[in-house]
Amino acid sequence: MTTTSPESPIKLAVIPGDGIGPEVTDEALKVLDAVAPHAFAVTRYTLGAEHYLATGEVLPDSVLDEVRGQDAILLGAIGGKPNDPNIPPGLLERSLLLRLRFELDHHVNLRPSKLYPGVGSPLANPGEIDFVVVREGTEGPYTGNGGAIRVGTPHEMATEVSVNTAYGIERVVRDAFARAQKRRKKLTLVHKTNVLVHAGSMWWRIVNEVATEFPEVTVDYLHIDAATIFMTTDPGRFDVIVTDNLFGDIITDLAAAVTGGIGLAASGNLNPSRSTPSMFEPVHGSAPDIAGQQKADPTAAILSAAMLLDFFDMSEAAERIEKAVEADIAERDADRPRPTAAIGDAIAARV
Ligand SMILES: NC(=O)C1=CN([C@@H]2O[C@H](COP(=O)(O)OP(=O)(O)OC[C@H]3O[C@@H](n4cnc5c(N)ncnc54)[C@H](O)[C@@H]3O)[C@@H](O)[C@H]2O)C=CC1
Ligand SMILES: CC(C)CC(=O)C(=O)O
Ligand SMILES: [Mg+2]
Repeated sequence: MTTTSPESPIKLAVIPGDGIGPEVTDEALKVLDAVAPHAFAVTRYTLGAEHYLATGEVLPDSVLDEVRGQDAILLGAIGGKPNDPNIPPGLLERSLLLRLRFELDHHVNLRPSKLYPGVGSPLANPGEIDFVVVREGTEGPYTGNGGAIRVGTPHEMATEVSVNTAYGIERVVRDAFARAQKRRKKLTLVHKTNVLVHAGSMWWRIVNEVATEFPEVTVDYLHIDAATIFMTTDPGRFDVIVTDNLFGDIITDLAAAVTGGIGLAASGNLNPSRSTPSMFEPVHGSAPDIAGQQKADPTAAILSAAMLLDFFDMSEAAERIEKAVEADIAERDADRPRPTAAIGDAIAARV
């Protein structure tokens, strides 16, 4: 489906994907349409588990090329039912979701975490929580570098090699410092330098090198295991966290949990140079356990749409969404959950 508007609209590829992906994406589009009508020319792409099962296609090169020609991507979630015997493990995650991130050079995976007023946190004394995780998005153990030998024998061996390049680290570290400079001027590197010494030394060295260009930013370091402690005992200590692809994936689910749940956590897979379309998506996955039941919270997808607006310098519209979300959240009653579409309607009405 393509919707055009007379004033050079932003070309938006929408990939609803699997499970709750289409449900939450519909609500994000509803809110975008309310806050910025005619700002987007939407093209929907049917990709994901169902499409693979029906056609055997994951992400044809021709579709990738088309998507590359768009200005931005809004994605729901990718991933089929757990252990579906008809889908090879990781096929959709690797050959669709990660392929988009890698081919489109989404090296800054930006994941903000904020505890909105009135949101229940599982922490007894959460205090004020407002930090962003800058997760490296194109390297680490997610590159598919590895393999298995002697499969099925008692001597089977598997490796997943973490790829870390000075180029890849430096550009994401520089981005994180720039964000810290504009925020509360504190950057925390999260890694595991005590064990992953080769990659860890490079991350630590590059952080310290780039730090000389940002003398106002205080640098902190935490091992990933200790970072999970502080994220639950003292999350207010964080301003900007920079970390690798795997640690960033894990710690942002934890960050979502401490700030009221995965249904509120938004993200942007950014190529700050804008030479390719950046991709905005909730942190969560396809949630097969609640799919098709209108139980999903679309707030994460809606806030991801706000990040998209912000990326295109439509900050006033982005703020209107954030304010509408904040107001909606403040009135939520955990004992009376609303259907996905009703939450989208309420937020769209407020913007
Ligand atoms: N970016 C993406 O497309 C991602 C895809 N996945 C894929 O999604 C599938 C399911 O993965 P899981 O590990 O179960 O993670 P998940 O994030 O889909 O679900 C974890 C738990 O959170 C709940 N949940 C998630 N989103 C929610 C929402 N908006 N509202 C309310 N509850 C919500 C689910 O019901 C489930 O209990 C897998 O195939 C996985 O590979 C996982 C994470 C990210
Ligand atoms: C499914 C993975 C490839 C992605 C993921 O969990 C994430 O980006 O948070
Ligand atoms: Mg994840």
